[in-house]
Amino acid sequence: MAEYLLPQGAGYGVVIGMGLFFSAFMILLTAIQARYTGFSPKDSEEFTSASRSIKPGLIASGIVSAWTWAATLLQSSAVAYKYGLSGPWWYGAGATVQILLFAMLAAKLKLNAPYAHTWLEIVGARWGRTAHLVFMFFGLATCLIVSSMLILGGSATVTDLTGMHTIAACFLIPLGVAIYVVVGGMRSTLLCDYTHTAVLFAIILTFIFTVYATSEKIGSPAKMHELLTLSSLINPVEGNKEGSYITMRSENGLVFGIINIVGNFATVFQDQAYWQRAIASRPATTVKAYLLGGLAWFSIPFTFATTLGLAAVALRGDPQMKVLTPADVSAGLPASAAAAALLGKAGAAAILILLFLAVTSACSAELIAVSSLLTYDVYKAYINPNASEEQILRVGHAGVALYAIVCGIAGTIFYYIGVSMGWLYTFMGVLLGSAVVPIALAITWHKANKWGCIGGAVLGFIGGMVAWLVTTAKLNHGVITVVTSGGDYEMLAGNVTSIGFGGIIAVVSSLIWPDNFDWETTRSINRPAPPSPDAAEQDSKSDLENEKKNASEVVTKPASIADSFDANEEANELDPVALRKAFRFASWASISLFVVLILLIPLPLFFSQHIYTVAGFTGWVAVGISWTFFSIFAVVIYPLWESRVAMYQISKGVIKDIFMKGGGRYQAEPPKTSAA
Ligand SMILES: NC(N)=O
Repeated sequence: MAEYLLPQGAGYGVVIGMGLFFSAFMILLTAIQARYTGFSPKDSEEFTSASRSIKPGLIASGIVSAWTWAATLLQSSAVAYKYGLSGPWWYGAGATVQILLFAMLAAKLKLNAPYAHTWLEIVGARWGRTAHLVFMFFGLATCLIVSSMLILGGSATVTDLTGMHTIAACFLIPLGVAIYVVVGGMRSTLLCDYTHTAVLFAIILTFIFTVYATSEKIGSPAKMHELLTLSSLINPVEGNKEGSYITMRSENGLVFGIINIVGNFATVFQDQAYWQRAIASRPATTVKAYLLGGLAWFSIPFTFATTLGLAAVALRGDPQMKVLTPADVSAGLPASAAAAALLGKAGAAAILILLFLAVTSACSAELIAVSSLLTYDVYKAYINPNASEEQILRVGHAGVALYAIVCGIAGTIFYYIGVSMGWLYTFMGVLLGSAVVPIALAITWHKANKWGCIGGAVLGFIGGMVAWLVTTAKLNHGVITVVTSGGDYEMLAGNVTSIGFGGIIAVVSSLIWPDNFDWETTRSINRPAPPSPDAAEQDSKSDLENEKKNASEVVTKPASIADSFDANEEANELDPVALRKAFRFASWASISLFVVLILLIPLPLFFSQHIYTVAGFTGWVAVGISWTFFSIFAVVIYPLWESRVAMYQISKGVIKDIFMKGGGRYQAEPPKTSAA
C-alpha cells in the first residue's frame, strides 16, 4: 500500500471541513449584508452582478482569486521543473497580459453594453440566435475546461498527499463550493475570495522565505544557484543553453510560452467569470481594477514556481524528495513534492490548504459564471423571457448546483481516460482559441462582420483540431494517443492554427464586408426604464410617508456601503467621454505592458543565451519577492483601505445592535452625496 505524508482524514477534513467553514462564513457575510447594507442578497441583480457597485481593490482581488487556478501553482512549478527559470516567467507573463488586455474589453463593455449580465447577451443582441448559440458553445466549453483543470489539479494533489480517493475529491470539492456560492451570490463570493487571496499570499510568503532564507537544504539564492548548476550537469535540460536550469535560453520554455499565451487568451476573453467581474465593477474604476489585478497576479505563478518548482529540481536526490515520474510532472506534483521535502508534514499540509484555497475560489467564480449563462442565456433567452425576479434567482441557484455536479462528472471522466491537468492546460487553446478574436471584435469594433466572426470561430476550431492531430501523427509515426498528442510541438501547432485562423478569417472578412453596427442596440440591453412621472409622484408620496414612519427609528444617517453607489452615480460614471478616455488609457497601458513582459524582457535574454550568475539569479529572485509584496499591497491592503468607511459603518451598526437592542439595521435615505 502506498505511503502518504498526511492521513486520509486530513484530505477529507480540508475538503469537507473547510467547505463547511466557508459556507458558515458566507452565511455570516450574507446576514451582515442584509442587515447593515442596502444591498439585498435576495435580489437577482445582486446575486449575479453585486449591483455593479464593487470598488477596484476588491475587484482586483476577485480577479486574482478567479485567475489563480490549481495550474497557476502546479503547472507553473511543473514547467520550472522541466525547463528551469524560463518556465515561471513564461507562465506568469504569458497569462498576465490577457488580464491586462481585458481592461480594454472591460472599458468597451461599460461603454457599449453597460447593463448586460453576460457577454453572450451582447453577442445575441448584436448578431442574433445563430451567433448566440455558436459562441455559447465556446463560452460553456471554456468554463468546463477551466473547471475540469481545477478539479483535476486539486484532486491529484489531495490524493497524492493524503490518499483520499480521487473521485471523492472530484465531487466533494465543487459541491462544498456550490453550497457557499448559493448562500452568498456575487458580493459575498468576492469577499470570500478576498480572504482566500490574503491567506494564499501568507502561505506563498512562507514558502519563499523557507526556500530562500531559512531552509537548511537550500536557504539562499546562492545555494539554489549552486544546486541548480549541479542538477544541470547531472540532468541537462534538452533545448536549454548548456542544459542549464538558470537561463532564459530554453527552446521548450519558449514553445510553452507561446502555447500559454494562446490558451490563456481563450480562457480570459470567453470566460464569463472575467466579464462578470467587469460587470460587477463600478464603471469609473473597471480599467484600474483589471490593470491592478493583472499586475498583482503575475507574482503568484512567477515567484511561487521560481521558489518551489526550482526547489524540486535542486532537491533531487534528497532522501525526503519524492522521485517524480513524467506522469507526476504532468499532474503538477513537483511543487507538493518540494514542499514536503522542505517542511515535511507541515509543508504538505500548507500546500494542501494553498491548493484548496486556489481551487475553491476559482471554482466559485466558474460556478457563478456558468449559473449566469444558464440563467440569462438559456432560461431567460429561450425558455421564459418574462421570468420574474424570483424565478431568475431560483434558476441561478439551481444552475450553481447543477454545474457543481457536472464539474465532478467531468473531472471523473478526464481522470479515467488519463487526461491530466497539464495536458488540458496546453490543449485549451486548441479547443477554444479560434473564438478569441471574434469575441473581442464583437464588443469593440462596429465593422465586425457577423458571418466572418462566426466562420472564424468555427473554421479556426476545425483548423486547430486538424493541425493538432496531423502534427501528432507526423511526429509520432501515426500513433495518436493522449500521451503522443500532448507533446510541445503537437500542441503548439493546434494552438497557433486555432487562434490564427479564427483571427484572420474574422478580421479579413470584416475589412472586405464591413458592418456598420449601431451600439445603441447593445446599450439598451436590460437598460432600466426611466420612472414615469406618475410613478415618480407615487414614489415621492410613499417615501414621504415612510420617512415620517421611520423618523422615530432613524438615529443618524448611516452612510453605509449601500448609499455609496446608486443609480444616479452609476449613470454619471457611464459618461461616454470618460469611458472613451478610460478605454484609451487601458489600450495604452495594456499594450505597453504586453510589449515589456512578452518581448522586451524575455526575448533579449533568450537570444543572448545568457546563463545567470549568482548575482543575476539573486536579482531575479529579488524581483519576484518585491513583486509579491506589491501584489499584497494591491489586493490585500488596498481593498481594506478603500472600504474603510463601509467597514466603519457596519461596525457601528453591529455595536448599536449589541448595545441598543436592534438599532443598527440599515435605513435607506433618499439624498445621496457621499462615496465610501
Ligand atoms: N490562470 C492561469 N492561467 O493560471
